[in-house]
Amino acid sequence: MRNIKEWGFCLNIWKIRKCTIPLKSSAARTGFKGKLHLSSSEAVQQSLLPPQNMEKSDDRREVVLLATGSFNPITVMHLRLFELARDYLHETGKYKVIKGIISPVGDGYKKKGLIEASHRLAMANLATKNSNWIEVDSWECSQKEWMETVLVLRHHQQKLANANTSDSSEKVVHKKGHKRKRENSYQDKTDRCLQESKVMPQVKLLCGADMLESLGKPNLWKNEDVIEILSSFGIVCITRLGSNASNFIYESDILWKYKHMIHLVEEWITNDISSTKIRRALRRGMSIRYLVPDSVVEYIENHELYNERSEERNSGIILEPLARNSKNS
Ligand SMILES: Nc1ncnc2c1ncn2[C@@H]1O[C@H](COP(=O)(O)OP(=O)(O)OP(=O)(O)O)[C@@H](O)[C@H]1O
Ligand SMILES: NC(=O)c1ccc[n+]([C@@H]2O[C@H](COP(=O)(O)O)[C@@H](O)[C@H]2O)c1
Ligand SMILES: [Zn+2]
Repeated sequence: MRNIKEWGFCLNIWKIRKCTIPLKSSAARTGFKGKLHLSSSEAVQQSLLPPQNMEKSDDRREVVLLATGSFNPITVMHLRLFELARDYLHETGKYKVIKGIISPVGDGYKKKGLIEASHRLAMANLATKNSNWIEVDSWECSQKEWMETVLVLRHHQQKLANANTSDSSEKVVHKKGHKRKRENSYQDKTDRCLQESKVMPQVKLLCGADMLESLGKPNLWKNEDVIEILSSFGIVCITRLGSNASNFIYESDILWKYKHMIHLVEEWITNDISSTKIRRALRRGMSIRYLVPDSVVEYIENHELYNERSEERNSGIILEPLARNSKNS
């Protein structure tokens, strides 16, 4: 049995910690905040744990990693980018990666050899089937026209914001129904504190060093887009053979200014897998096994994708961002 002094002590600790409830449930241990709902009795029980059992609040910023690209086809290296980025961000102690999103570019990008988005999407879905945190999103490639990457980042940031507000309003509706009975209940305080301490997850662009270097190509990216990507979102960039990301950051005035928004991640286990090389191997009838997931190999075989004809798709057509930006400049 606890005496009255112990009760007071625990409640004071609760106040000092700015309402961060020291939850012992598995949701709390994993840092999950989204749809957490404690019963009043559970909340009371948790608050009565002895001080030595109180866990430190998790104040790491939640991050969603968004990788855009052709994924023509997806390779194991695309999946590795996510693992490398997550390990790196977690090691800083400042971030908690809650989700990875693969967003294949739409057909309107008009890159040479780009096969239909429906196939690229299907292969990405197969490749991520075994991941419990990387998902594929079809929003970008289901748009009629190619869209700037900054718009894709904005879309996903907005989606998170909407999810956040609908979470809170669900709770308000739930609370309204019981307003009189529970207005000052322990549960209400718990809910409010959890909501207040919640900071919106941050979407960050995940890319390889070659994509970072592409930011400097004339007419490919608009300056204002690059500035918004860096200042509002940030980039996690994985080193890639043939690219020198740190030198590129040094040589670019914009990237240098925002270098604090760029996380450069070294891939020590280097390999040179690229979709171009996968397509080349397929055209030559060579094996691509272990370079892409087995399910993707099977999909490519079943649908007879990637041959000389498919490599000629969009041949002679200007890449959409180049066409768009040179028209406007
Ligand atoms: N081996 C790799 N190392 C680092 N980044 C990579 C690697 N392969 C792909 N990426 C990154 O993945 C993202 C999507 O790339 P993309 O779909 O163009 O693949 P790719 O292998 O570069 O294909 P392609 O050869 O057709 O250009 C880009 O940010 C790209 O830099
Ligand atoms: N201005 C821009 O927003 C811009 C320009 C060029 C490429 N991109 C994007 O970068 C990615 C590049 O993919 P690839 O490396 O497969 O060509 C694509 O998702 C494409 O949409 C964006
Ligand atoms: Zn590429």
